[in-house]
Amino acid sequence: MRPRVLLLAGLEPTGRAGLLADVAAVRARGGDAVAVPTAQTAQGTHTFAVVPAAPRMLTAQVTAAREWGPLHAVKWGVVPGPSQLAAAKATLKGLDAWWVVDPVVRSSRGQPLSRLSPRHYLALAGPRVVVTPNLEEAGWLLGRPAPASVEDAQEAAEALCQRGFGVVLVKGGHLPEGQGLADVLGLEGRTLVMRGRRLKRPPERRGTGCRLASALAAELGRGTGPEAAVRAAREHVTRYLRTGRD
Ligand SMILES: Cc1ncc(COP(=O)(O)O)c(N)n1
Repeated sequence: MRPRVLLLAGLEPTGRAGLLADVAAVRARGGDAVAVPTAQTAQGTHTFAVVPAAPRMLTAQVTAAREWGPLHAVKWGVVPGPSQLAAAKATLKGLDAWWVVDPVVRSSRGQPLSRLSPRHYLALAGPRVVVTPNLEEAGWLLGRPAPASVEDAQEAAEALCQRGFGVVLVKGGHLPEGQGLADVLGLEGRTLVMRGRRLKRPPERRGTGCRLASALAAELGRGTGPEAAVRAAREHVTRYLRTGRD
């Protein structure tokens, strides 16, 4: 089965991160991508700009895509503000599909990409909603300091499950040296520590969070169970970090 995945994300024209990275990951996983830009961005070494999409256009693009066929999964990347969030949510009402929510509010260089608050993200929770925060985002969502150990990350995953997310993946790529590298998966009332090896990455290999969430959405859309889908998505990102290709 070829999953058709809706990507709601910011357009970063070089494709290092954002919507074009999402499209590459979905296609590499054998899916069809429906790419709806929630914002235009420019992210250079000295240049930075974000212009949110017109909510009416977002509604029209998602509606038009649904007229052509079913959506099997939705990946939420950058949502610049409440009006884009409301437009997308209203248009997806009644859709029976997995959602993967990547709560990215800042670029890895620290630039602001969204005005959403934790409460906006927590309102997206549901049994078929996966949230994929990194450590900083997990702390931000819960209103507490960022997890600094694997145990803290497990607690954060449990707390986010309790807030109603069916699946939580806390990405531990920035755990302190000595903690090793581990992602924590929370689902069905338990947490699973998924160890990994720290890979050196050239600075242009960005958008790992985008790729992880998109590959995960493609797998879930195909009908892969959450745990196997997370494993496949992690392998996708490891391969991307090694090779620079999806
Ligand atoms: C449009 C957009 N979406 C997501 C990211 C996060 O990616 P990264 O963490 O690599 O900066 C980004 N920089 N820009």
